[in-house]
Amino acid sequence: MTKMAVIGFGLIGGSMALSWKQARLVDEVIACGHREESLKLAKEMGAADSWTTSIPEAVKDADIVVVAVPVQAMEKVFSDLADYLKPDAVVTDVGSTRMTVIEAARKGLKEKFCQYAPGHPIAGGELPGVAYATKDLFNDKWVISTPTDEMDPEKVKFIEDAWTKAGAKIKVMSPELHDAIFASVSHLPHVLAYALVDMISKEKYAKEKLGMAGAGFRDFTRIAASSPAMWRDICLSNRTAISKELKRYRQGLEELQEAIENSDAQKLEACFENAMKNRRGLVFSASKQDLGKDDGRSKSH
Ligand SMILES: NC(=O)c1ccc[n+]([C@@H]2O[C@H](COP(=O)([O-])OP(=O)(O)OC[C@H]3O[C@@H](n4cnc5c(N)ncnc54)[C@H](O)[C@@H]3O)[C@@H](O)[C@H]2O)c1
Ligand SMILES: O=C(O)C(=O)C[C@]1(C(=O)O)C=C[C@@H](O)C=C1
Repeated sequence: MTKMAVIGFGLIGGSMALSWKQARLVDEVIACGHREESLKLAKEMGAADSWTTSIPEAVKDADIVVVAVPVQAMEKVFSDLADYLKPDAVVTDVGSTRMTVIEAARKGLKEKFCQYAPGHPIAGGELPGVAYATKDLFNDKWVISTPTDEMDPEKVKFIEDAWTKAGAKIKVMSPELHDAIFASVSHLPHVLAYALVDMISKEKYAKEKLGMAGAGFRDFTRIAASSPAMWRDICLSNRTAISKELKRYRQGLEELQEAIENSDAQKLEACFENAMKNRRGLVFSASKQDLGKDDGRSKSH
């Protein structure tokens, strides 16, 4: 009988419970959070077998503990649960950033840090909450494992193997590389989408503009509907890497603006041509091939 406690039972925690239950990795799930309404919904949906608002209550009999709260809230959660962990339990998380989350686990769990193994699923959605959780969310999606020297390799392997059995693919890399990559292909696009919708929504003809926008605007800004608390935390947590990406993007925008103002057709077309080729080709084949250079321990199943 394997029991999993999920602290922060929203979109990702709920989807993980459904998916790990379906893969028979766990027999029983206890949902823990501070909003009774969503915990009750988790039970109604069958994502959780029971729920509690008490971390000690959730953790005391659990074999696997998943921390699925916004990243800046993680250190307190790790610290609140450390004293109640069973000696052989494994603690993992699903946070969108790695360096500060691993530091949070180290500080919060203290001597129990040896029971921790990290994981970041590259799947989600813009609508938060357990109501949007699905059992197939992680099928054939990457989960990034970022083990460091002080972690127990057995715990790391346990979590990697579990994600694989649940239908995901594991990619191993350093926390630093993870944060640089996802600052570029996840965090930056979210900041851009939020900035664009925020800017337009404050303009004189905002209602007309937003009311008439077509599919292009919708596609570009879908992610601006995402949870503000989650993305505030990601920006604070990975601020150096995100700031670097923003600077590079601004440079690119300035060059494009100059080309537009100077009617430099060649420069515009060269940029668009390169982007088009990459968007049509590389982006979609990347999920089937490789995410990039790492330590070569890529595992696809
Ligand atoms: N949404 C995505 O696309 C996505 C993808 C991969 C990873 N993540 C990461 O997963 C984590 C959860 O994100 P989500 O999308 O499930 O968000 P969510 O808003 O759907 O769920 C978060 C849950 O945590 C609860 N919560 C917040 N603070 C808490 C605290 N201090 N103690 C207990 N419960 C608390 C909330 O009530 C909510 O139920 C975040 O760290 C996020 O960065 C999100
Ligand atoms: O599909 C979405 O809406 C997402 O934003 C998912 C997404 C991403 O950027 O791809 C968001 C944050 C994560 O940490 C992982 C996945």
